[in-house]
Amino acid sequence: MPLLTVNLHVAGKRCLIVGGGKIARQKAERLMEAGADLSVVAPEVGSMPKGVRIIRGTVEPEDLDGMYLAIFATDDRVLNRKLYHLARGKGVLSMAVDDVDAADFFAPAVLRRGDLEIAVSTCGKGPAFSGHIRDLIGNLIDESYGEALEWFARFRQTRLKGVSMAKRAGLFRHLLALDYIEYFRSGRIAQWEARVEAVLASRSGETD
Ligand SMILES: C[C@@]1(CC(=O)O)c2cc3[nH]c(cc4nc(cc5[nH]c(cc(n2)[C@H]1CCC(=O)O)[C@@](C)(CC(=O)O)[C@@H]5CCC(=O)O)C(CC(=O)O)=C4CCC(=O)O)c(CCC(=O)O)c3CC(=O)O
Ligand SMILES: NC(=O)C1=CN([C@@H]2O[C@H](COP(=O)(O)OP(=O)(O)OC[C@H]3O[C@@H](n4cnc5c(N)ncnc54)[C@H](O)[C@@H]3O)[C@@H](O)[C@H]2O)C=CC1
Repeated sequence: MPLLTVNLHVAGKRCLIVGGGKIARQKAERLMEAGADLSVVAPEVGSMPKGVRIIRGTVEPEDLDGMYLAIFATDDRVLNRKLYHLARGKGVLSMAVDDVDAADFFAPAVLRRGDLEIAVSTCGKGPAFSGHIRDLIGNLIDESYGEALEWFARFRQTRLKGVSMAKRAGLFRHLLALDYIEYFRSGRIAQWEARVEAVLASRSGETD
């Protein structure tokens, strides 16, 4: 069955990882990048990103209280599954890293170009395949796309403020069909802006 694809805001929200090994660290890195208020509980905790609250000891059911999200990354499959069901009962969004049937969500493979985020999932069927597809897309979508996004976002906020949605949509379709990325790749932003001005002038008589 297809999954609902969303991008979660976790900044400042209490999150928990149970387990302190390699996989726990990988998951912790992603949560910290997104600004989570993260605690990690395990008897042995390896290196963790800066800012993680480390609780040394075995997990207790109360550790889940008040959590927004929890990830169970111990090397004990039975425990991870048990924690998932416990967390569900407490209404905590959660996942066992070793059991696709004990998860409210899966982590996709992610490609970032500034605020451009491309997430790849296989609905749990092939995590390494997700990474492979992310790398293929990465060869096509270089850093210039992140810069282009910043430009378009600024343009939208400044020049298109107050312009109707229908008009904005039409204009974006027009601009995005141009070879805009070549301007960003070669740093010819002034030339790109001149071209946009010409497009705006040519469309200025249009009504909604
Ligand atoms: C369901 C899911 C839950 C979750 O973790 O979110 C899950 C589950 C499991 N992964 C396992 C193994 C591996 N996982 C990776 C890598 C990644 N795993 C990621 C996500 C996910 N993994 C979610 C589904 C994502 C989707 O829908 O595609 C990625 C995309 C993102 C990330 O981790 O952030 C990241 C790659 C990104 C990158 O390259 O950057 C590798 C490859 C490697 O390490 O190089 C291997 C070894 C090869 C193999 O087994 O395929 C096992 C078996 C464990 C065992 O047997 O012991 C399970 C459990 C099971 O399948 O039952
Ligand atoms: N989802 C994914 O992307 C992947 C998942 N895995 C799975 O992830 C699991 C963890 O792998 P690693 O991090 O490499 O294992 P690891 O052996 O490095 O770490 C296990 C951690 O669990 C902790 N732990 C054990 N019992 C605990 C308890 N009662 N309470 C709290 N913490 C406890 C240990 O102290 C240790 O820190 C494995 O079972 C593996 O199957 C493996 C690869 C990828």
